[in-house]
Amino acid sequence: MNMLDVTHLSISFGGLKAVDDFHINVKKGQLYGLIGPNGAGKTTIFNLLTGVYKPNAGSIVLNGNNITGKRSIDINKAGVARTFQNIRLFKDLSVLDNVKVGLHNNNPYSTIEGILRLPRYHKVERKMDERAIELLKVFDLDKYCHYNASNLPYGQQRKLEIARALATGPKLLLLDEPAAGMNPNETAELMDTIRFVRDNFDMTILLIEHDMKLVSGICEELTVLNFGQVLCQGETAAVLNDPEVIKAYLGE
Ligand SMILES: Nc1ncnc2c1ncn2[C@@H]1O[C@H](COP(=O)(O)OP(=O)(O)OP(=O)(O)O)[C@@H](O)[C@H]1O
Repeated sequence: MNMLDVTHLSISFGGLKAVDDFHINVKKGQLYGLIGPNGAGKTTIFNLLTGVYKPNAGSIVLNGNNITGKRSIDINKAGVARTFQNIRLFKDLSVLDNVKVGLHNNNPYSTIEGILRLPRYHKVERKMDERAIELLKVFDLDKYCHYNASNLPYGQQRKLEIARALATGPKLLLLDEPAAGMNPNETAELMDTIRFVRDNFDMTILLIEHDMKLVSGICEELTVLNFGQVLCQGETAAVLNDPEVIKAYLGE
């Protein structure tokens, strides 16, 4: 079974068909890239997959469950987590608490238990601290756990966003331009981290990226989007050598 099956997905804003009859099949455990020129509709597809927008047409099936048109919170509970092109951390919270916000998505204790600080609250909070530190270690961020998130360098904020997304326990992780603003060393490190997450968290990853080194280095399959439509789909090397893709995107 595939982790993600999307068919005939469309949305218009006024007269603009931002996404037009989009389709994709992402296998379980795959590292899949969504690429294309600026304004092609890539982030809009992430917004459709995560319930930020409701499609005008089409269906989105996650691991066999139809999640089309559901609310973001329910889609997250069904197993989809994402990061954003413009980092969206809780900047005034600590690095540790940013990850714990993700862990809280699983309703670890009732509101009453939280307000009254009942014994279960303390036990669960301790367990969440341990889990959050474990996740931060994956990204080499545990040593900064008490820093304010806004005080981390840009590249580390991006990693923290991935850690927070993982904390919600997803099956499918959507990364929107994870290497944006990173230098070549940080990007190379990020590639290793993304592979590590896929291999060790049993994760399926769909990512949007303009950095072709990252795309060709870690993505097994690609979909190229142009003016909201699928221009080309298939194995990475074949797609990157496709004359239409070179003309519409890579030759820019
Ligand atoms: N809420 C909205 N209202 C109106 N137009 C929108 C909205 N969201 C996106 N669009 C338009 O849809 C088109 C696709 O935008 P989108 O951000 O998905 O492109 P993109 O491929 O992610 O681009 P980039 O690589 O620059 O991030 C653009 O023309 C954009 O202006």
